[in-house]
Amino acid sequence: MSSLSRSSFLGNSGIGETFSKAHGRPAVRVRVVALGSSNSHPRPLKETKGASNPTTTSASVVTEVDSKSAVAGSVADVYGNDQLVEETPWAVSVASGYSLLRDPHHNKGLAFSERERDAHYLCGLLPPTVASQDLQVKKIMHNLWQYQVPLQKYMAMMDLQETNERLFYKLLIDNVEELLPVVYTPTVGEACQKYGSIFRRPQGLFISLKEKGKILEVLKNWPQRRIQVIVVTDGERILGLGDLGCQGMGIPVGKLSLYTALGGVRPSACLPITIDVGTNNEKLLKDEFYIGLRRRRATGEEYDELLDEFMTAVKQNYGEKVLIQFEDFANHNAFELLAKYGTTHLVFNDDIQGTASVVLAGLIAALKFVGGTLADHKFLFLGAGEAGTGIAELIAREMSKQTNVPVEEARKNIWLVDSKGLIVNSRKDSLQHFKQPWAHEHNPITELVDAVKVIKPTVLIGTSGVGRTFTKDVIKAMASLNEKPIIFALSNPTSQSECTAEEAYTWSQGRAIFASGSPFGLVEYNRKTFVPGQANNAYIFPGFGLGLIMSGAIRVHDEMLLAASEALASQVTEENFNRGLIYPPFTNIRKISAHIAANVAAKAYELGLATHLPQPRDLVKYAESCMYSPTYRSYR
Ligand SMILES: O=C([O-])CC(=O)C(=O)O
Ligand SMILES: [Mg+2]
Repeated sequence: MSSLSRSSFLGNSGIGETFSKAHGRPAVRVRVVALGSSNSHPRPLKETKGASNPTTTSASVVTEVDSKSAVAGSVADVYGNDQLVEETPWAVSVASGYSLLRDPHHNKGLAFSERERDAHYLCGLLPPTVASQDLQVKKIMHNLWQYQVPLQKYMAMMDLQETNERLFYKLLIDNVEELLPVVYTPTVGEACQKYGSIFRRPQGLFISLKEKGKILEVLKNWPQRRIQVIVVTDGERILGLGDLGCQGMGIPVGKLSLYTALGGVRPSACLPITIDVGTNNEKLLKDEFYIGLRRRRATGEEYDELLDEFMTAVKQNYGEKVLIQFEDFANHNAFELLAKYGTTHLVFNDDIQGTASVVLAGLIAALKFVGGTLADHKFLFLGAGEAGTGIAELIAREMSKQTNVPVEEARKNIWLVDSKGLIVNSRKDSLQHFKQPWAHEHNPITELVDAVKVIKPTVLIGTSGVGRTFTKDVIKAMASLNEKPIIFALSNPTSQSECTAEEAYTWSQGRAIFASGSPFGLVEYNRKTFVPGQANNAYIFPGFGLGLIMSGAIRVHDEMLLAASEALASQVTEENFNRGLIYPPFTNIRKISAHIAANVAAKAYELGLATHLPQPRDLVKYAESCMYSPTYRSYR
């Protein structure tokens, strides 16, 4: 067997078709690339058959191996496989032997079979036992339970992602309810706060002001070429924790793990990016372990130019159909970036649009318990930033769609309170533009509790980023006005939640319909068990992104957000409702994501924004067929 053929992994699904078998061994398609070429002008790749190179680490061969490239359905380019040319300036090689065990994309640890160990120079490098992937999952769960501190679990999970990617995803998918709070909110918040200290290996691209003028080259340094989703932050508003600068990287990394685990987008198509323009966090600037630029944030032209170069480079490098998800930007930049690039790029702001979509879905479901239509309800928000105004606008649009009243009219049922009090007409001139549509005629009110008493909302939504602001008085006021007050405390992580689940149920005598952004456990009150909902955009963005990718959408449209909400709400079963749930459990999230993806894709086709033609007949089945599976592949 040629050594190179030993170093290629031919899966048992799809990709085997790309290769032919010769003499009982795989003939490997190999691309030869010249090393040492400059970043900006990689020499062209040449295709050859067979080749030789022993255990490759920095060898000059590129083996064309990709996961699950053949998917059912008639639509081409699901995974961007029609982008043929690899353009990384350096060679990618698939290793065998010692290097194989250190390659997170292909390592299987003890799960390598005897045959694989023999064929891939692994004999002696592993202890004799061969373990199944299921046993590996069981063992790691067992290990994770030994850790008392959530951050230790987080670090163990990150280590696993860095050593055995498929096992990481199998673990996460099989134990999603238990592990979501570890890789995602609330623990990811703490991880970002301490990122400098726990940092071991970079997990995404860092683009700082130092890279100005060469962002395209930086993108080319990333090993994967066929990127489908980028989650990007500038770290200025990490969850409700504020400016964490470069340490915000934990967020894109966490979000993209969910893209794969919850939405089935393959990991190699996901690219986490942090844009470092400095930080105004004095504590970090003084922290000797801080990993970012030690300067105050760039603003104005300097900021805009860097972002513009970034957006242009992304499109140039990855094409029109790469999804760019903006995450945890501060309000002033978030709205502007979305407006500026919404017409030229496939962009989605998770905090404005994803959160809106998940909350609308929860409200649609909650109305089953409370009765009435959206238009019969009155909404009061604490917090008028990205999430608050984003949710408010989507509710107004859905209301307008349902009742045929103009959206301006629908907005009148929705009131917002910010740090200065109720948003009213007399404040209009001093309001940021995204708050202005919510300025209604009313006397000024400064305190939330007074606003509740006067406005008399049926739904109270917290998006302030400030913890414990739904006080006992506020919840009691809601409960005295409504038989079943709807109370959503959406700020993340748990420390910033406007109230706890227990407070919401206790102070409303068990009458609240409650959901929060970060997870809370079951609450016992008056011998009854309450299951708080988790109104987190994690329900939406993975399926939403998959829907965009599988339809080849080139722009995001608000109608797609409504389509995602409706799909999510429709996944709440009668059985869920009987248990008091307004969101389906995360256990079924892949099925839910497939439905969301299908509805979003259907909307993209309907709006003429889809480019993958013809439209598959059964979009749900098609979405499922596109999903990445973390099961190990057999290596011949
Ligand atoms: O990350 C989360 O849990 C939800 C979110 O987008 C945020 O709070 O910014
Ligand atoms: Mg966010």
